[in-house]
Amino acid sequence: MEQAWFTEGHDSFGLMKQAAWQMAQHIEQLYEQKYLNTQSSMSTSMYRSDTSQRKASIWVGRGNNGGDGWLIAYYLRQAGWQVTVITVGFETQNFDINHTAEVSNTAHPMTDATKALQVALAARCDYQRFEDSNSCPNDSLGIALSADVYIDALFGIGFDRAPEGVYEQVIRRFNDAVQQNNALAIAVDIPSGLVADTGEVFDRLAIQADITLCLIARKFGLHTKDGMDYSGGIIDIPLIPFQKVFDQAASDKNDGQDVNQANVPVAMLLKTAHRLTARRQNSYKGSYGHVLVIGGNRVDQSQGMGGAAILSAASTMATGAGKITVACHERFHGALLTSLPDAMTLNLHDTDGVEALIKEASVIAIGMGLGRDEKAKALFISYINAAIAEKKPLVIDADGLYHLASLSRDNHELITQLRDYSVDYPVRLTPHSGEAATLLDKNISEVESDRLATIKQCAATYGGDWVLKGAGSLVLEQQSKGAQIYVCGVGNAGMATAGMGDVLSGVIAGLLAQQDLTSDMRSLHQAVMIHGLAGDTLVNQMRRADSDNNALLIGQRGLQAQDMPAAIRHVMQLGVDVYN
Ligand SMILES: NC(=O)C1=CN([C@@H]2O[C@H](COP(=O)(O)OP(=O)(O)OC[C@H]3O[C@@H](n4cnc5c(N)ncnc54)[C@H](O)[C@@H]3O)[C@@H](O)[C@H]2O)[C@@H](O)CC1
Repeated sequence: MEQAWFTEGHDSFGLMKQAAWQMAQHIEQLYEQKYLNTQSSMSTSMYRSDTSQRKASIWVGRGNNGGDGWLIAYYLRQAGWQVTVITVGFETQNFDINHTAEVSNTAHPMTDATKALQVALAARCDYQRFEDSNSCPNDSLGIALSADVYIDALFGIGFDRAPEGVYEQVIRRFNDAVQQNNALAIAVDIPSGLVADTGEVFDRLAIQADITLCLIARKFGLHTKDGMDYSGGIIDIPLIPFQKVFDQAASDKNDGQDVNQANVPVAMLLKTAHRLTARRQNSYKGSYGHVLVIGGNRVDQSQGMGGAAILSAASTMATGAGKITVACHERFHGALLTSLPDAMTLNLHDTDGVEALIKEASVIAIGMGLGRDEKAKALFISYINAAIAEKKPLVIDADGLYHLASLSRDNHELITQLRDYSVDYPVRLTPHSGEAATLLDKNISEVESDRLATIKQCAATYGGDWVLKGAGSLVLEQQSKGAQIYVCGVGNAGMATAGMGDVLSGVIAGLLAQQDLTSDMRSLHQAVMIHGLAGDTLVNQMRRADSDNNALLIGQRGLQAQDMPAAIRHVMQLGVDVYN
């Protein structure tokens, strides 16, 4: 993105200086917040009002991220701080200003990172080579390692492989030093060890940041997979008017491109959901749609999966759908009606009855606890065919996805039919990583190592709109102008429990059924946001400071899918466009 900015004539080293200056300002503020405005007496006792007593330890690598680090050292030193730069991957001659100038003159122009190093050295910033600590039994870095603030400028967005040797050691040492000194850990752009494009961390080895100062634009990897476990709080430093550049990139991308093409790399971060419009006074239950949930089977005398259909149905109702019928195994009708007397019931195996109801319903949600045996597969095929014939919007989850994968392996015609159908009618599919792996005939680690590529491949293979569930769920919506990908910025690890996926499918179906809402309000990304915000409400992670949600507070451990419908209603009552 920034390349377009440089093409307009802007100077890259100027941008690096601007970035470092702004980061130095933030570091000073963060220092005050940690050591002064704190509840902890231990932290307060460490506060040094005299700036010259404040210590920063800045760890730099050889790329531009390291360049940012050198300049931060320069600006903090100008502000009076005691600064030590810890370098990794440098030769001793890299610090000889005459030598670097000579090499630059003869071979290549000087890089921004080298210019930054020279600025810092000329200003007499202290540095120590991390490599030296390994050859010295008494650990010559010991003194330098003691600091109030540790700044990670080892790797930025150029980090792309597992750290080995000295790089592995330096990441461990950084984290240890932060812990030993009860200090503040600040990552420049992205924590080192986290892959910016995928959110992958190799062998759980990455800088554990308290704060990440994110330059120019949010990195996808900060929000998906391991990203949220390492980045801490994120502060944006936009630097350039990238919205203009982004809009241009998006419009280029959307000109009729296939979703599987490489140029759909930009994912929008979802932080807000649209406020739902009020209902018309002159309306009735039929005005808000009729959802048919198909699932909750009992296969081969097993205990069965009635709960999946019940949870999905309860969440559908919580979103405000007008009517709901659940086609599940007859054994579960009693349980269903006890917990959800507002629902109607139907025997899952009564194919005539279910197909007749598909004609009436406005949305079909299928697969939650449907079962994976051949009988369930036959039901799935019949009901999907009926829904396509009746032109009904479809939500496919859980065992439905399993059957789709199996039909795809059989080259069954339903796969092509569904893909063609999804061009004109809503089809929403909601796998977690394991289901996505089955759908694409891959293993889970392949899926997890590139979630963005996975969701694109799912959409290209099967058509329709997709959610790839997990930490930082991804959403792909195929719109008339091309595909839009979102990464969900809400939700929490408490939601990693059985039944949460059933709840999501219910929210998707419930919103889709309500034709009085705008298409944005009925969208898949809106459903994912409501689901995530509801989970955050229950563990008090909702970002809205003035919300009084203590009555709902449960916490991450022990959060159950059955707690969600109340929280969904709560989020929708508040109006979900207020979170930020
Ligand atoms: N492009 C721009 O306009 C700006 C970039 N800035 C900074 O520049 C950074 C990107 O700089 P670079 O592209 O130089 O990338 P990095 O600074 O992340 O470094 C990349 C280098 O590290 C090596 N490397 C990657 N993984 C490794 C591993 N596991 N072990 C050992 N070496 C490894 C690569 O081969 C490459 O030589 C950003 O994150 C940001 O901090 C900022 O200065 C702001 C402006």
